Amino acid sequence: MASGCKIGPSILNSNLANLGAECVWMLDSGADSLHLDVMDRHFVPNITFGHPVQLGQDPFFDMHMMVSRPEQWVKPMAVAGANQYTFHLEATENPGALIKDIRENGKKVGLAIKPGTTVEYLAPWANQIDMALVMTVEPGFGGQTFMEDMMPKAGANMIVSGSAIMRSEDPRAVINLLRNVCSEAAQKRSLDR
Ligand SMILES: O=C(CO)[C@H](O)[C@H](O)COP(=O)(O)O
Repeated sequence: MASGCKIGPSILNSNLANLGAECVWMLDSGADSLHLDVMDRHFVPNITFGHPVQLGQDPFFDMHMMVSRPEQWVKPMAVAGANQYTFHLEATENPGALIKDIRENGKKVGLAIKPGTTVEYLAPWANQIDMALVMTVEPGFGGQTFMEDMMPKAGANMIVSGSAIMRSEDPRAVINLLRNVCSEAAQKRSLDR
């Protein structure tokens, strides 16, 4: 069960002027995928980058779209090389149409909820998505305090973590720790059932 939990470092708090090298560093440290936070100021009080970031074939890039109109970026992100398009349930009135569009562009689908949104809103879409992202901070900035009261929302088999990994002197050790703790918790959950 050791490989049961995947770790996707968020590069939000990395050195964006050296993004390529930072990504390679994370992959060399054992990351399973990379998590890119795309933001606009209509959805969060911050701004990052958009589809001009060219991603290439490898590795697996999950684009976490913290934007107000996620519909408009599906095609540009697909062309840029995104593998998964993760949008916010709070940002769209028609999640079904957006899921369909992402699929038609050949990409995996992630569905994210803010801390204030309960998992019941995710449930109707569970069979149509590849990943549910339950946020444990308010979207907008890396390095915030983890909201422990989010823990009852879901067991996790994939962890997105930014600062703890990127700012560590030993990212591999942090990735291994996260993977092991998460995998052990998943194993315990399955035994408890
Ligand atoms: O979605 C995000 C912020 O909106 C970040 O990806 C997430 O917070 C991870 O970064 P960190 O571990 O530094 O908080």
